[in-house]
Amino acid sequence: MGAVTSLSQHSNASIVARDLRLTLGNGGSAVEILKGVDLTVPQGQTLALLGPSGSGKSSLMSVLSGLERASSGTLSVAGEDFAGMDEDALARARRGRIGVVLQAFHLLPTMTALENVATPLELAGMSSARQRAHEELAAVGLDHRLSHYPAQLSGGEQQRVAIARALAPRPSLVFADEPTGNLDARTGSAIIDLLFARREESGATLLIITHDENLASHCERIVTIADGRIASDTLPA
Ligand SMILES: Nc1ncnc2c1ncn2[C@@H]1O[C@H](COP(=O)(O)OP(=O)(O)OP(=O)(O)O)[C@@H](O)[C@H]1O
Repeated sequence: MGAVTSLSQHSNASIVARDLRLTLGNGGSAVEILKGVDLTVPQGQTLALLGPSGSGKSSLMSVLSGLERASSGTLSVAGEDFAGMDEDALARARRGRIGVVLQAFHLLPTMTALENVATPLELAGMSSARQRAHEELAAVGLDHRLSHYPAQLSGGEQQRVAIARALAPRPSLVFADEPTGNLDARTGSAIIDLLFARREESGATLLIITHDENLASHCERIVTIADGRIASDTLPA
């Protein structure tokens, strides 16, 4: 059976990965980071990715979100054959389908909150980008901070802007890499509630990397990575 046939059998799957491998570096300095990952994620599932430091969680997220190309294996994301694409095609396929929230917010310091959310929408050709950005910022409780620059916002507010930016194109998949890692416990907990509430409204698949068991317990499924492989995969009651 060919890879395309087997991928198409999971028509409601958001992610279908088979024997994914990632090797970085060349020759003697090559390091195998992902060592054969098989993972199927249904559309709309919330999944926590746990595992020790250096086990490959961020690398797996980079491959699944199309930021990095796998060295081998098959990968279908939101119905697109990511493994067969070059980097330009991957960038196009990601646009509008995939939202990413990172630990270090990555807002552009010279743009206001509104511009940080609106600019990617404008670049994608949306005519009502500023209106959509305003709505998304209102949905994360920041309609009174539209013209503030990142440096004028608290860490929790900056992460709210980053969540608004990730969700504004209405992606079918959202990836979050330690989204509360730079926040104090109380702010982090508010951000998690917000992220899950916004995901609930959108029905997007959510894959979240965390060291926080409490955060993981918000998810329907918990996958543990160890040494570049899936070590456990559970659906807690
Ligand atoms: N560009 C690179 N070249 C070589 N090795 C790399 C590269 N990037 C990451 N690695 C290695 O790959 C392994 C997995 O890294 P990764 O960041 O995916 O782990 P992680 O589980 O997300 O860790 P953490 O929880 O500390 O963020 C690590 O051993 C890391 O040193």
